[in-house]
Amino acid sequence: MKRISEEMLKKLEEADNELNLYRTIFDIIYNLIVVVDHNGLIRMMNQRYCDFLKINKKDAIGVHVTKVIENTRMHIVIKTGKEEVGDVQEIMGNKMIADRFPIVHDGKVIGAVGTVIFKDLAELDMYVKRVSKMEKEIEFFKKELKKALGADDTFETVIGDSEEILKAVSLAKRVSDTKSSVLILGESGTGKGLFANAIHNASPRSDYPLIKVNCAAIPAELLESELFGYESGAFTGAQKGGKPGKFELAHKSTIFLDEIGDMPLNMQAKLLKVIQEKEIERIGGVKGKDIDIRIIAATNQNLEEMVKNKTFREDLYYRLNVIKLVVPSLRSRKEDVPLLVDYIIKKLSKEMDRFVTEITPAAMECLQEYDWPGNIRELENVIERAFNLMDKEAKIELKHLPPSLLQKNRDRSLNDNLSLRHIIEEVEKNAIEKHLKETMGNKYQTSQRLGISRTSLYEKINRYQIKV
Ligand SMILES: Nc1ncnc2c1ncn2[C@@H]1O[C@H](COP(=O)(O)OP(=O)(O)OP(=O)(O)O)[C@@H](O)[C@H]1O
Repeated sequence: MKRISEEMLKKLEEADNELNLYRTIFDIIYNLIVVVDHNGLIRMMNQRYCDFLKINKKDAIGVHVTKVIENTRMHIVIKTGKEEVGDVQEIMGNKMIADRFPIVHDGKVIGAVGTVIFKDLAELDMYVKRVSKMEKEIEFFKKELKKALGADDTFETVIGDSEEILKAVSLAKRVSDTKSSVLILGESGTGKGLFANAIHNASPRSDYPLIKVNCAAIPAELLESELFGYESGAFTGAQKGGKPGKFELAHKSTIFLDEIGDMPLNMQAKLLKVIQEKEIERIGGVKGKDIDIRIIAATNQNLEEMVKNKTFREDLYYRLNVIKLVVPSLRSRKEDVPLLVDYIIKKLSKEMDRFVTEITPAAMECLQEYDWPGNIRELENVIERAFNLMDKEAKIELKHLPPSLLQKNRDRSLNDNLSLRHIIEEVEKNAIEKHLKETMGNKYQTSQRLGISRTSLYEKINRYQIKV
């Protein structure tokens, strides 16, 4: 008895598998297929047909075929019992080729099956083109979204050709392919986030989005639910249906833990557990979930010092510090300032729809002399500020730079002949422009006001390419 029921069970299972296989074939086959019973009610319709008619399968099943498909003759085939092959049928403005076959059982027509294909390849081609256009559009929007989120950074967007930055880029490129944790160290605004994005985008995980967590920006009491997520009803106010945490969202991708030095000690212990066990458990959850993540952490704090002071766990430090990437300060690679300035000017011109092309030698020199405690972020801010102060000029001049920056450079510049010459030239140019404007372009009055001869004024207007 037991053996018989086991055999039956096995047969049932086989039949079930076979049925599932047919269902799958039915849905993936290119033709549009419909099956009706002897009353003309739809019994089956494959997914492609539903998609083509833009209807839900459940709304079609059980409905008379004439109410769902235009110009159908399926109900007629049931009556005549005669197959119709190669009939032209118009559906939703498309000329289609329809084949209809009666289903005969024990000499009786019990239903019919119909298939439909596009009449000519040109029409099919049109659909393929339409779909591929839509795919391209989706791709475009995906890219734009990445750009808007600042997630499209690659190693090409890391500007600079100083030895320090090239060394950092070369190490970062080498480790992109691996799954090893990376600890990015560097002062604020040096580009740690940029490097994290570039590493992720060059890695085999780049099909999935980089998941960012700023450990300093999230209050300590919320960090756990942000990282681990929670189950429904885990605590008062928990979202119905629960919420996945950043670790879960980063499955198969990379998680970027920015400002890791600000992670509270209790969370450090939990992070360590995730790294060791490769498993996470939502708050209020009962069982763990395997996760496959790569960790990139960054900080501008001295973690070694924090380990000594016991404010950062030593074991976690070693787990994160598999590859240490130090991003150099701008101060240590001032030779990169002109390249960066040029890059930022172009970027901002595009973003702000402005026509700024250059910077005067004196202003550039001033930027190169400065120490940049806020690094590239500060440089970006200084240039953006200049853009906002500029009238119609196409060049950034000394007068567009913040007074604090000019002040800091003044003493140093006085000892430097080249700088002094540039500064004098720029002051001269500004003064000429100002007086020309005030005298409405009158050169005689301008030369009088400035106490120079008219010949000298003309010579200077030419030299500084002042538009009169
Ligand atoms: N080498 C570089 N080339 C071009 N742009 C850069 C470079 N480095 C940094 N930037 C730009 O400077 C800004 C600051 O960079 P980012 O946010 O990556 O710095 P950070 O070190 O992560 O700062 P923080 O420590 O404050 O989080 C960003 O707009 C970034 O695109």
